[in-house]
Amino acid sequence: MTIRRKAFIAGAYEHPGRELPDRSIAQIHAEVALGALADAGLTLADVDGYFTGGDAPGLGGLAMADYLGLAVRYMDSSDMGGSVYLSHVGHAAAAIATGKCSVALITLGGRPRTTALRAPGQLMGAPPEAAFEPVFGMNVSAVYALAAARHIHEYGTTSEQLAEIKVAASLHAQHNERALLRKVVTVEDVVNSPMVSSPLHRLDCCVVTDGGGALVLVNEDIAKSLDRHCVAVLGHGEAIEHTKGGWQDVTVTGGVRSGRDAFEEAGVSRSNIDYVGLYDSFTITVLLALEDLGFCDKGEGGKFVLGGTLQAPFGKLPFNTDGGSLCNNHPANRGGMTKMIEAVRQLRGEAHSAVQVPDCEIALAHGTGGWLSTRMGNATVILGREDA
Ligand SMILES: CC(=O)SCCNC(=O)CCNC(=O)[C@H](O)C(C)(C)COP(=O)(O)OP(=O)(O)OC[C@H]1O[C@@H](n2cnc3c(N)ncnc32)[C@H](O)[C@@H]1OP(=O)(O)O
Repeated sequence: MTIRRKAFIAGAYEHPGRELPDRSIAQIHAEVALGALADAGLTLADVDGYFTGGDAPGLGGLAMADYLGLAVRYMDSSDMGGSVYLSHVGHAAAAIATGKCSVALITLGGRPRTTALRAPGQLMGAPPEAAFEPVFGMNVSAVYALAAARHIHEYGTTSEQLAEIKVAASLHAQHNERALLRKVVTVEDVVNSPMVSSPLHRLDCCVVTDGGGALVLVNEDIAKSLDRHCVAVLGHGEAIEHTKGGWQDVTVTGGVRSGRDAFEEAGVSRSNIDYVGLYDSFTITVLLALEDLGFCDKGEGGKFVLGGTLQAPFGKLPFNTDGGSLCNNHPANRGGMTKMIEAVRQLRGEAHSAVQVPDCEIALAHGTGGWLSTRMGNATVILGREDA
């Protein structure tokens, strides 16, 4: 059983706000739901499957289904942090492929920027180990700093190489009028910015924003009936890994497994990928993903990103053309959603003209999720352009 070309993304919508002090989280979910459904040419009444992550208020999916007035026959409110909205695309496609639903709505909404959840280390709900690790300074940036430090030690990666990733994101963000940070930065800007958690500087980090996004997936018959350019889901993989209580190599992520499974299901190779949306909580997150997804060998990421590799439109592997979470937005700390939305724009030819990848036919979106390790929850989705 495969989900390859069984489900199609018909609607995608990104909330335009970056600071939303006057909205409730439920309102943000509702606004993006209506936006994505309008994009698809559908309504709430058409939805029979609903997916949302741990950012939804109250009883999560149940509360939001009630708030939105949905009557669905399939629901999933599992959470995988930064990778959840990629895993939900895979889950929704599987539900559609098996006939459990025909129109799946996926919503994300949150307000970490205008709430007390702004400080690093307070970005998500307290995990079981909170009493033992974050209180000693082991917050999210410190975890990724461990991975960066190990990568530097093991492979000779430099801060300047990591900075190239932020530079590429900022070159893209300058064209996005909604991006929180639109200033183009240099390698020197990044390495001279204040240290947050050595070796990660402020400019190695993602932004913290309010906002949200939504996707609508449909089955093939509905996709054909819609007056909208749909995008096919070709493959999906996810990897949840146990990390505690033993030695682990923090430079290796679950992307090794999730990527392998997604490529296998999609039946495409790395050289077929025209665009990548990579979860970018920190510059090191992107570098590890590039290696673990197989775009370069382990340890070679620092060299791989040199020379404008990630820069759209003509780099070897253009990434995060909306500016990503490093510059644009990171709503509810679950940046996988925006990686999907920009990948859909690229495949529809609807990205900003300055960063639209020519003849973009196959895109990959990848999420890294987790609190205290880069290995915990990873999800990869491969999408293909459908010629309408
Ligand atoms: C699974 C996962 O990986 S979850 C990911 C979790 N996400 C995170 O951990 C978020 C990481 N980011 C952060 O914690 C914060 O954005 C920080 C620490 C980098 C910066 O926070 P602060 O130091 O409080 O910055 P503050 O908001 O006060 O802004 C100070 C300046 O830095 C700038 N700035 C803030 N964040 C960033 C950033 N990420 N990149 C570049 N500039 C930034 C601001 O624009 C501001 O500039 P100005 O003085 O010219 O106006």
